Amino acid sequence: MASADTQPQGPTNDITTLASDILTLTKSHQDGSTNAASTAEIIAKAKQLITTLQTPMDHASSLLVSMVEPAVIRTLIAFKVLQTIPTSSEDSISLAELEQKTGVQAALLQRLLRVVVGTGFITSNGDGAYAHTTLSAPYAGGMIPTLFGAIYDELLPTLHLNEYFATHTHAEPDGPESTTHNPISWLAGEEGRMTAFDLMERDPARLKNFHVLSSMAEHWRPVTGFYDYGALASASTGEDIGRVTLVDIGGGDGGILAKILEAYPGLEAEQCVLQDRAPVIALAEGNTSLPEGVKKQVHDFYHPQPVQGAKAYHLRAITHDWSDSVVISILKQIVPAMAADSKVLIADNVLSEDVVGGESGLASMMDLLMMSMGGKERTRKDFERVCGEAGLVVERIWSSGETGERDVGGFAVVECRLK
Ligand SMILES: C[S@@+](CC[C@H](N)C(=O)[O-])C[C@H]1O[C@@H](n2cnc3c(N)ncnc32)[C@H](O)[C@@H]1O
Repeated sequence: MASADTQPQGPTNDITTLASDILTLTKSHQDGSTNAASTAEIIAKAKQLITTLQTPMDHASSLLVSMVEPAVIRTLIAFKVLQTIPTSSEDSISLAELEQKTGVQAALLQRLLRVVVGTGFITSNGDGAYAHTTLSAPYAGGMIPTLFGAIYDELLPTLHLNEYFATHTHAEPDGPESTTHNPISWLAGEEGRMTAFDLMERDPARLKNFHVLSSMAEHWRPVTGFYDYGALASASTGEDIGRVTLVDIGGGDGGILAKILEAYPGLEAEQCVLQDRAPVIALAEGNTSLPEGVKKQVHDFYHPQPVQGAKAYHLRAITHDWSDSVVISILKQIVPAMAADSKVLIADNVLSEDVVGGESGLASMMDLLMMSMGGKERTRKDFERVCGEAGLVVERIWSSGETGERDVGGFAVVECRLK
């Protein structure tokens, strides 16, 4: 057992100091001298204050409520309740009217709404009328309900990690085994036979939804603004004319390539190639956001890369889907196609080496979610190792959260060249 002087030295847990820190930070917030980082600092201190005040049983109770709240929100989206509550801040809606408009029994609605009124997500005037808060109003339409619903549906079933590890000993079995020996394949009763992507492709609606989601998830995985894809185009002169600029390997329905082309008009659609498995390329054929000139190519990244000498081979949200040995074999298929100046651009989370430095909760959560399909998030050292084994050198990490080359837990482009 750790003695008092071997206890980790955490931030202060003195409630008066924490409350006074919050007050100071809040004052400058109100003065308008604020930004996303200072807001995050206030939230971090407020959370610290809560965990300091909570008893272990309070904490356990709040975990239980946090488990139920997303399930209720998901159901309220499915019942179109959040879409039916008026969004104007003065308006509310009675339970009877909600029942009449959604066709869902009032008693059931009331039980669901009680949970989210309790958490403060929705407000109630006490007379059986409900209104949106600033947090719930965006669920009335647009991107958030779709995004939330799809993430919930895809990922929730995979979180039965305790059940999986009751009969499995490794999160990352050696070799290609990990692609079909993982919680998703196991839960579907297809362990040893199907990968998570095989399973998704059995259901066209689910496949389509996944790709819409993947292109929309910019809040967590920004596409542009931190790596200059435009610079790839600048050398398109002389012998580079006609050379392929960007190959988006496992590029999904093309939504990401469309965003890159829109943000960097210097890139020519005709010099870009989108590659993926056949059912996904079929989806891309119907993606009207993708400029016509882009070449769409069915390609399995376990086979040799057919586009020779492109300026860059882009793998976005690919390496975190797979174990080390699988990523090494995917990269090894690209290396022989590269010209001396070709780059491999890996866009994925880069975890910090040392969580004490402050890990982004999102990146470490994604790491566990990726475990469900046999993948993982990686640190800079992890990327250096797997890239090195494939014959590549990590030249620079372009972080979406930081400028410079600090190790941060967050989304980044890992730029590699041939060894
Ligand atoms: C997480 S999605 C990322 C899609 C896109 N790059 C993005 O950032 O939104 C992973 C992609 O890898 C593709 N994929 C999986 N196995 C593949 C394979 N063997 N060959 C080519 N693509 C594959 C999937 O179809 C899917 O489009």
